[in-house]
Amino acid sequence: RIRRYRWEVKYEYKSPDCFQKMVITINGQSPGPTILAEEGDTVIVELTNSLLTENVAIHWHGIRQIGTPWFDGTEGVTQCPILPGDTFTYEYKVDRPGTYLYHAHYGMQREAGLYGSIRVSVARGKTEPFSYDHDRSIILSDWYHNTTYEQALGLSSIPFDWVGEPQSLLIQGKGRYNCSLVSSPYVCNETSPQCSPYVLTVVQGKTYRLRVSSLTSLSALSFQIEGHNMTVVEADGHFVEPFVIKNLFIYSGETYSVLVKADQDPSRNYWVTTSVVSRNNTVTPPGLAIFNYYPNHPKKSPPTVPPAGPLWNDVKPRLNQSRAIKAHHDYIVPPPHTSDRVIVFLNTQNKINGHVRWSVNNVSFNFPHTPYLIALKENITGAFDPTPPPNGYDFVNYDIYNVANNTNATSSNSIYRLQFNTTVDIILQNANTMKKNDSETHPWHLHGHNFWVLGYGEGKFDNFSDPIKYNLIDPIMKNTAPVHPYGWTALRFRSDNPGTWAFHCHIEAHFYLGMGVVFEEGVERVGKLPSSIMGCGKAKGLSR
Ligand SMILES: O=C1O[C@H]([C@@H](O)CO)C(O)=C1O
Repeated sequence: RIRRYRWEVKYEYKSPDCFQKMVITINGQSPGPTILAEEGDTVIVELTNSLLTENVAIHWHGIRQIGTPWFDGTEGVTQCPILPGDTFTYEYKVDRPGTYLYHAHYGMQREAGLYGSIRVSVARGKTEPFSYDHDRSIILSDWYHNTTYEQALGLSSIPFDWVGEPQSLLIQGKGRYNCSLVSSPYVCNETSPQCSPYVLTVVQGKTYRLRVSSLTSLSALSFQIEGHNMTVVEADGHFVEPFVIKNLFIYSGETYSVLVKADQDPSRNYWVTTSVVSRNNTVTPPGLAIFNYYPNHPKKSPPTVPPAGPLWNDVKPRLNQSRAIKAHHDYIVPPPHTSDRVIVFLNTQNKINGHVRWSVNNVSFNFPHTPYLIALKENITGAFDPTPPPNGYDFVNYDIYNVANNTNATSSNSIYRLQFNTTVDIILQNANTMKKNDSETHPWHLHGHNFWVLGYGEGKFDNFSDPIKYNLIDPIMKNTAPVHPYGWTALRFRSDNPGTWAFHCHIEAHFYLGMGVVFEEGVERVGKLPSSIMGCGKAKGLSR
């Protein structure tokens, strides 16, 4: 079946946390409309760019785009940007059931609220390995009061002007800022209905599937429902061997389904809270929503103080949760037992000509002006640097626990060209930033594929002793996985989807500062490119 959507993207003043800011909406909403489809359906989105002076592109996060790599929505990689006034039609198949996302993939536009959920139900006649009475989608995000332009300009400037910690956390687009901190000319109104808390109404005895996802710009989060356990059943569109948690750690770009039974005292409401972990954030208050037992009033505050989240700097429980996520025993897709190529990605913060940047293997990613997919498929030479980027780093001499002796890096728009239909291992290696005793969490997202998560480790990955410990029995498949502070993460995937695919840190500012790479595989097998993706750089003459 075909699911057709017509979207108008534009700026509007909105107050999702009571503070008025320029928000990018879809048909007047942020989060935008939820895409509802069934496994095997074709989704068509006709997007009209009504931003006054700004381009746009939308990525369908978690959808592999098999046969349609040109509709992945990654500006600079798979398409030219959509110009103001233009209507661009995305058309792709949703071939797997699960919880996915969509969001802007141009500059730092996601920060302005341009995102939403994609919910793909199982094909009729098929079942899921769990049951529930109701199904709800909740996007978690962090929220800044300045604009995407102010942020991007600050990050590109000398001196470096870091985006800092967010002003608030939003649960399904709703948060609360303390308006007494605001002076004119800014508008902040704590009685605005736009910032009334999100309410999840439940009926005693029923089980709820909550599709919880994160599209934070920066923050790693913990999510919890006061007094209620959660059972994790899905991660990034893959069924999980169920396990019970009190709080869910979730990184930007991840999606989970948890089952929650409304089994507590129904005479009151409970807090739903989300709070920042992994950064020493003393300024952003927790995000609050209400778990409302029918028939209590949905706006009635719970009688308790909202429970505090976990300690921000305790890595252990986060590592434990990452390791606990395994494929459901009836849905194991066994990974190949060996790989054809291993690429190690050292994650570092660097300086380039006085600018703060992020790099992998000391190379900071720069976008070319002509999208890779078009340059490669149409044999346009000179569109990007053809030298292959480095396959690893100086394992013997690099000290991941300290600030590098030489923090300088280089920048490049070169890409990793993978042999088609091979097995590729990626080792994400974390390290110290340019600050003493500081290593951050980076959620890495791969376009066009799901990867097997073979393992998470502490310290420096060792090519001799660590691969023996890989989980080759029941690893979960995901599209986004964290590398924990001073740790490593081992991923495996098949280069079986012809196209050009970004792989990057999902922290908006980090990718903007170069923390990403692009893979090419089987580009010679890509079908005829639609002319709608052309019209920029050296692709211009080709839009016929
Ligand atoms: O990219 C970043 O820059 C800052 C800080 O390291 C320098 O101000 C920070 O916390 C980041 O994640």
